[in-house]
Amino acid sequence: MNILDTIVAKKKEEVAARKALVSSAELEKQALFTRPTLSLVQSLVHPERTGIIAEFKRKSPSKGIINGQADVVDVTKAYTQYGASGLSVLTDESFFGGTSDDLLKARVNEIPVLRKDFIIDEYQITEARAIGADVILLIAACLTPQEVQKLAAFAKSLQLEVLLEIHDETELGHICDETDLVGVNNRNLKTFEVDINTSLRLISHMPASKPGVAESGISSPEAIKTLKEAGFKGFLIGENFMKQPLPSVAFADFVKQL
Ligand SMILES: O=P(O)(O)OC[C@@H](O)[C@@H](O)c1c[nH]c2ccccc12
Repeated sequence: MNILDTIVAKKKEEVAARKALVSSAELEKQALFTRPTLSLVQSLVHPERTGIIAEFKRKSPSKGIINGQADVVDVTKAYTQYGASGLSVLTDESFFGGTSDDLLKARVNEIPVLRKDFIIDEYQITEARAIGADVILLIAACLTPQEVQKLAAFAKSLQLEVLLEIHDETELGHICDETDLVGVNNRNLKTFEVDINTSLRLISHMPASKPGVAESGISSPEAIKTLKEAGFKGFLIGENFMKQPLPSVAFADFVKQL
């Protein structure tokens, strides 16, 4: 089994358990459920922002612990202050050490927040809305094109934007009208190797009408320049900042060099 299959199998169990505890109807009653959402599509091209979607990630299957002590509010406030276009917050606990509470805390910031998780069920989208997310991630590698369309349509009905993640040519067929942004994951999920050429290779096949987001393995301002020239509007960066004792300072320094 590859890592994604392992994660999805666990996710199914976790979602079933949470559903038994809290119904969708109860989630819909939570205060944040009806707040107006923010648009990542618009924020990516805001002239005073950098296009960076800065990610809060404590650990990962490929790296183990990345940062065991960073505070989600301190870090995301700094990301926002220094020009991030959006925030990505891991809410998967078992493999990435994230929680829904992390996302709820990141909500103090007035830029779009992406729920970074492995979404396989509408219930998780209702949860995303209830904890204050603006955008959800759908991963082509763990969904059929029909599932993507159905989940994305459901997200749109809750005023959430949808970032569809692909990682090779075979997944281009998962892109549909209901998806707002197309992300290319530069990380090979079998080997964990990262190569930004994956993004550079795929962009010419992606619809120009949907902002492209290059994801993973971005560690230099030069890489952003290259990706921007190729047409990418968004740059999803986690580890490069989170691996530093002070992700906030690392982010501020990085932005100065853009
Ligand atoms: O830490 P990096 O290499 O900058 O990568 C960030 C982000 O792209 C990565 O965390 C990611 C991309 N797609 C995912 C899907 C699930 C969990 C995590 C991810």
